[in-house]
Amino acid sequence: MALPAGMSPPVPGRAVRVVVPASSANLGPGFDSLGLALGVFDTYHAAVTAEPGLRIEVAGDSQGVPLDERHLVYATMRRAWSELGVPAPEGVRLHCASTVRQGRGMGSSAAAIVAGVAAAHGLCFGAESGPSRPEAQQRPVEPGAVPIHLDLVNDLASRLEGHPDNASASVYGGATISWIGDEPAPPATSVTSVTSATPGDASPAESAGAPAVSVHSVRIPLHPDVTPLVIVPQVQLPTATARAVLPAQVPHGEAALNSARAGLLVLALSSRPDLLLPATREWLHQEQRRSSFGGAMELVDELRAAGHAAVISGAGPSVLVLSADDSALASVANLVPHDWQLLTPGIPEMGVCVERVTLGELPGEGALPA
Ligand SMILES: Nc1ncnc2c1ncn2[C@@H]1O[C@H](COP(=O)(O)OP(=O)(O)O)[C@@H](O)[C@H]1O
Ligand SMILES: N[C@@H](CCOP(=O)(O)O)C(=O)O
Repeated sequence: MALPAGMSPPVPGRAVRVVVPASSANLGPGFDSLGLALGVFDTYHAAVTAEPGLRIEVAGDSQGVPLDERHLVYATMRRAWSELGVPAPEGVRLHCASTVRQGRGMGSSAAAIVAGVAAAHGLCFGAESGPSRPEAQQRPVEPGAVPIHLDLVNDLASRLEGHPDNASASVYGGATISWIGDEPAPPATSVTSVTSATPGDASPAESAGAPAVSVHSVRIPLHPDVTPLVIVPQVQLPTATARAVLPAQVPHGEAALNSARAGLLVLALSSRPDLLLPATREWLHQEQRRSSFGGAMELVDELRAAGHAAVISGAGPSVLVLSADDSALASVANLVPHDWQLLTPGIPEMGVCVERVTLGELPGEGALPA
């Protein structure tokens, strides 16, 4: 791929700060297509250093992830540079402050991949790239914001993750619907063995000179009352494990039932939240994974019987309730099992943000960013 306008190979001295939200995918019937950004964030600092070598620091618990070339964010950065046709810099420093809990169905791997692509692209913009171009960032930009091209980030991150629902919500914020374009798609290769439009704008933004993308996502305008409640268990379920139990085919009649609810859900999210309960029923993945979820499907059943629009969040095992009523929180809280955690994260309006920083602004080893 030719480097898009304004981008140049990363050189020592460039550094960026990347903030990316978590996400809840599927929302019931929108399997692999609907996503909702959650107000829980990972923050990364990435820099190109004159000193060769890779240095990865993790604030807090590294949660068992490898702190070398296999690290999901760094492996993604290398893949993104390769796709852009620029050599990976010899010296890289990466600082990770992650709060998105892993393996819970809150899109931690997608957030890490989005951050990696955004950091790699962000490091291809120097101060000499001039002022930010809002048409590339597709949103109002603050001074210091790096004008990464969100559609390119979304396309590569979605292909690397293997499904676009989480990645698109982490890229654009809000609620998103994604589809695979009819043009020939580049291969969807996973980066590592570690893990297997503008708001309200209904058209994919296409900036002048931007290469074609194969994954397309648009924002769904959200009714202001729609609020996510996320109920998180102690146990993890790797997404790859949950995907492995899905059948290769579904009966035509069930696909038809599901497509009606998926269409209804877009309407319910945007203007008819009173329809969220019927609109979140689905036929493609939750029952098929019931035995993998621990007790999560039983909690979904209980919440739905009490009138709440409850679904499995992503590939589980967390449970998402889409509420449009202030009284729902207390009622849901009463049903939360002992040792599960109830979160009220809100829905961030913005997705991934990349900001230029100086090397001196990088957090010190082991320290949290200011
Ligand atoms: N911030 C991160 N840094 C490095 N690796 C990560 C990070 N977040 C997630 N991962 C990797 O992704 C895995 C979880 O991905 P996955 O099974 O898809 O669950 P989730 O539903 O949280 O996305 C983790 O076990 C880890 O290997
Ligand atoms: N559509 C995917 C969503 C996976 O989400 P995650 O947050 O569990 O990674 C699926 O259902 O497999």
